[in-house]
Amino acid sequence: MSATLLDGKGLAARLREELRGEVETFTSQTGVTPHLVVVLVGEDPASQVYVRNKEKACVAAGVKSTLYRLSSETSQNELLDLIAKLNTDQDVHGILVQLPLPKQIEEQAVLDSVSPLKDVDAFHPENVGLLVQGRPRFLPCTPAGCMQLIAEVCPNTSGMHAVVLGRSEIVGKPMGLLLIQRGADATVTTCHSRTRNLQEITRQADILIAAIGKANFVTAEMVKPGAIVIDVGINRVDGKLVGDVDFTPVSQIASAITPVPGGVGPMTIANLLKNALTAARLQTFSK
Ligand SMILES: NC(=O)C1=CN([C@@H]2O[C@H](COP(=O)(O)OP(=O)(O)OC[C@H]3O[C@@H](n4cnc5c(N)ncnc54)[C@H](OP(=O)(O)O)[C@@H]3O)[C@@H](O)[C@H]2O)C=CC1
Ligand SMILES: Nc1nc(=O)c2c([nH]1)NC[C@@H]1CN(c3ccc(C(=O)N[C@@H](CCC(=O)O)C(=O)O)cc3)C=[N+]21
Ligand SMILES: [Mg+2]
Repeated sequence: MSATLLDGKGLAARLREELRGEVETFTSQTGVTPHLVVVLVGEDPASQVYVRNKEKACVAAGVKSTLYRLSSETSQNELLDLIAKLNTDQDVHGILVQLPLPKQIEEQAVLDSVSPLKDVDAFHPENVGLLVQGRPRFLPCTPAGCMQLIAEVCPNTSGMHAVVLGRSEIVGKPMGLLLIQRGADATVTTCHSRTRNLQEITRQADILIAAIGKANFVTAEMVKPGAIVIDVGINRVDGKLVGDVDFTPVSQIASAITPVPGGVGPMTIANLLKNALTAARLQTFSK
């Protein structure tokens, strides 16, 4: 078997185009241009890529974007002060603090400090809570992108067994939540570094989502024939970008698979823009 390639780059471009129209309508009706602020502390290379792609996408969609580039020496209080200022700035609708943060900064304290109405990553406990309860304010960007990619080949996931590799707050956990939502109705198994007999579990997956951060971790033996394989991983090997899935052999077994690059990454950005518009709407229509 040879898998269908799930073209995230193409799908994301269509979503961004759709969004461009929505932003245009919103701006012409309200006079408000959605404004996303990204805060990058230090020089994490993966974040650099993300920030670059995001800026281009914002401009094309009619979303204003501002980047605050802070030195890796920035203190937690300096960062909290900046966020406090952005929280009350009427001209700013969305705030994204790039992760990871340098060691001297406590990530949770910073994420908790972002106004929940401006929290385009959906990291704030209030937004996580709303998602857990099935009434999300913002959809988590990367997991939402994975759902959209799955829908391309599998519009009905009811009763399917989805196995998520990884339990991070940014990908693994919210991914499981979206998959078990009413409407998606998958049966979810979440795996992590302490999971026993991993291969036995992954081989049961109708949908396998890899979000581990280890190049080529998912091998063909771990995949059930015909499975849908979503590769969230972004790893650099010899200067080249690769996912968590050993792409060539797995693509011979899966029914559908996302490439890296060109799969989940562009979808994350499209959903971020969507959340920036949602944030602008929330702040414009609640005043
Ligand atoms: N394409 C995109 O848009 C995005 C891509 N990414 C990429 O996705 C990957 C994952 O990111 P993120 O979730 O932030 O990573 P984290 O490092 O926060 O989480 C990795 C998860 O994988 C688990 N894990 C590690 N080793 C194993 C193993 N041998 N077997 C089973 N589980 C294991 C960890 O388990 P434990 O909890 O026990 O430590 C952890 O839950 C990275 O490559 C990242 O760059 C991230 C965000 C967006
Ligand atoms: N607060 C926060 N929110 C995030 O969503 C977040 C973060 N921090 N920290 C870093 C990770 C990683 N991430 C990526 C998103 C898109 C691409 C992306 O656009 N990838 C493209 C292009 C890659 C390239 O050209 O090099 C692709 O896969 O095709 C990559 C990585 C978001 N993250
Ligand atoms: Mg830290």
